[in-house]
Amino acid sequence: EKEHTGDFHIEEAVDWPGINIKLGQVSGLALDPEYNLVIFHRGDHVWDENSFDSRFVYQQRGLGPIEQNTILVTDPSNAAVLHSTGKNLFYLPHGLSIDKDGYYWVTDVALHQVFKLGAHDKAPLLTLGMALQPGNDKNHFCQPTDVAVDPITGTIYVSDGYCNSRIVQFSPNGLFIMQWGEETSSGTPKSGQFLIPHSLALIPDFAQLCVADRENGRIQCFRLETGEFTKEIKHKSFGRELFAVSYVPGGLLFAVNGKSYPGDLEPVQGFVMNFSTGEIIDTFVPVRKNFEMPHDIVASEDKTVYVGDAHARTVWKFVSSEKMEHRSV
Ligand SMILES: O=C(N[C@@H](O)C(=O)O)c1ccccc1
Repeated sequence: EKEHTGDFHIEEAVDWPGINIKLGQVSGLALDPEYNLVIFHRGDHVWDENSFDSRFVYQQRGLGPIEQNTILVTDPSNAAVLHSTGKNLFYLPHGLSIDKDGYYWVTDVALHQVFKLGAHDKAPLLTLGMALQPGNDKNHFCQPTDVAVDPITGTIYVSDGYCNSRIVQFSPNGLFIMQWGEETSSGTPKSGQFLIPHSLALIPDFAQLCVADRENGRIQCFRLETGEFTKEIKHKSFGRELFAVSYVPGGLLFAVNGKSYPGDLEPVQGFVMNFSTGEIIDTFVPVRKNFEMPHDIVASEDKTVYVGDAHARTVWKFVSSEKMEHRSV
């Protein structure tokens, strides 16, 4: 039975044609200031069990950087690719976010770096981390997963990462300010502990940063200025893994969980939550094809939601069904 209260429903926009070019593993989605859907994908590169050694050093440098354009700017209404960029820059794309000025902020888990890119630039404007060198000090990341930029202060937050368990805060021009978070010790995960901080959602209305604490199957939120823990959102229906979060001004939080393990009951699905109460308002799955590894989610004020899947290599569009009802004539 779908969990939802009130009359809020999200459904796949089945008339949306989808992206008409061959996508690689889709790792990141974001909306630019014109509400274009921007897609970060891996072209012909894949992240599999041979990609890294036991010390998280990337093993496939011989492939060279991805030759396809890894950043696609698409028209949200008809999925047409308006512009593409980002070739010969990345090895394993991961997170994508777009700041209020329209700059792209991306992470690459093979390079262990974070980049700021102009929408039409070939070379990064700012680079954080040392290429191909995993680490966990002020200028090394270990498979950093996402970036969020405070629209008011320009402060940069990096979720770091698969092989670290911290959030790192930088000044607008990339100087290390502070970090918080620690590895999850055994037993029940404590506040401020992470097991793959995987995706970030900055909540300007409440001056908080929410983190998809992936393998702990939960969302943790913190004060932007201090990193002080404010709350945890966790539901049985999340199952074991919570992959990505996205916030929409006005108070709705969107998320996607991980594929269910054999024998687990919780299906892979999207969630709509009330940020303030943490309650689930609705859940959703695609009609066409199935979620395999929904890897990022982005939502806009009009409750249009996009989900990108790193295994299905697909992007879906979902709309709130009130709109659907107006549509059926
Ligand atoms: O989680 C993994 N990948 C995804 O997050 C991703 O592709 O970003 C992964 C884990 C082990 C081996 C290979 C891939």
